[in-house]
Amino acid sequence: MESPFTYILITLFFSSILLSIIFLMTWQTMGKQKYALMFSLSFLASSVLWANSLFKSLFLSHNLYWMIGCSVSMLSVLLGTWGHCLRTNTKINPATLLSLGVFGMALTYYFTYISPHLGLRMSLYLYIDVVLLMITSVVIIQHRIKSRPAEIGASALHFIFAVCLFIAASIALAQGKDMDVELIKWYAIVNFTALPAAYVGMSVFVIYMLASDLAEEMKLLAMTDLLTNCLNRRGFYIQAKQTMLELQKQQQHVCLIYWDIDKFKAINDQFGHAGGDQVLISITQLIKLHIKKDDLIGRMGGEEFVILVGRSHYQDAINVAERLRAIINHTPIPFGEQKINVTASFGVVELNDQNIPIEQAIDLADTALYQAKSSGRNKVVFSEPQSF
Ligand SMILES: Nc1nc2c(ncn2[C@@H]2O[C@H](COP(=O)(O)OP(=O)(O)OP(=O)(O)O)[C@@H](O)[C@H]2O)c(=O)[nH]1
Repeated sequence: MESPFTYILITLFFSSILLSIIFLMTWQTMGKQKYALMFSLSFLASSVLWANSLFKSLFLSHNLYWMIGCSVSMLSVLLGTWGHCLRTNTKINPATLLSLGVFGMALTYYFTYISPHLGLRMSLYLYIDVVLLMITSVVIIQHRIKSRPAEIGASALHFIFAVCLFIAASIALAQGKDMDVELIKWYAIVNFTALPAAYVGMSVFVIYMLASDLAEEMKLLAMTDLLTNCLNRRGFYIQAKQTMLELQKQQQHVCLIYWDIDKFKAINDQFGHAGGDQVLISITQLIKLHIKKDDLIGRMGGEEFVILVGRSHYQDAINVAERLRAIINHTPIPFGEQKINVTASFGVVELNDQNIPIEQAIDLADTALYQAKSSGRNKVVFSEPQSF
């Protein structure tokens, strides 16, 4: 009958192999994102770690077994940290991570071969793993202002895993130079109870986090117009409701601008559909350069667009449309060797103190736009207050 620890090691070995395969498949399905590959390699390194412990008795030299175990343990944590930095675009020099690993190995080598000290040999590399796991926990939670539940869980589990490792390392260190049977017993208990649970929990949360990344990407895709990269009609309605409330709460002056490229059919007829598409792309890029990052721009269909702006001063808010009209009027769009002159008409509704839903605001701005069109185009028309 094998020891229960052997069965735990076998379970951990197969779990790590499975996790490595899952992340490899994720890497394939998520457009070969480098971080998913890092996670796959990290779990592969873990499986080598568990296999190393399983076949411990086959090693002629215990020190060699120990050095291999420490290297793959640190490699696994290093790859995980690196992966999380890549996912969150956290600037970290891979050389810094690598030197931490080399430093840990050098210390372990020193206290294994040169000046044997059991406590230091067993604990120092684990303390470095703890530092790396803590860094990862912070990297995950700092990624965005409002973390998603999966990120909070993944960050918390990295922290818990780090705490478990810290406890194991401290028990190991407390032994001092030579083995203490009582402490080794406690070390094994932490190693084979709390650590596997935290390890599996951490892995599951990382999978959940990547699944939520994918769901978020799909949601964004369903709300985006692929030609111009603006929000589509559905996306604009969803986002605008939220943004309008936030801007009004901040006592900003909010304007809704409905605009439409003039005689777009004629542009298509003269320059072809590709020329028309180029105008749509270039005009929206131009507009984005001249509005604030937090202003919302959506494509309502064809050559019709809508912008929600919030400004601290009333005059600034209502000036936005006139400024954009003039910019479009004075910026010919390059198309191959040619230049396409474009104008646009604008309808504006000022939303302050008017508790009207976004759908109604769009209708009002559309009516003002219609007036701009019928009174000669290349104009801005404001919706009359009495129309509310
Ligand atoms: N190139 C291109 N054309 C599009 C796209 N979507 C709609 N259109 C064309 O846009 C044109 C819109 O024409 P109209 O609604 O008559 O408007 P207009 O010619 O701009 O005239 P006014 O709005 O009255 O100034 C149609 O010919 C559509 O085929 C698109 O994604 N790409």
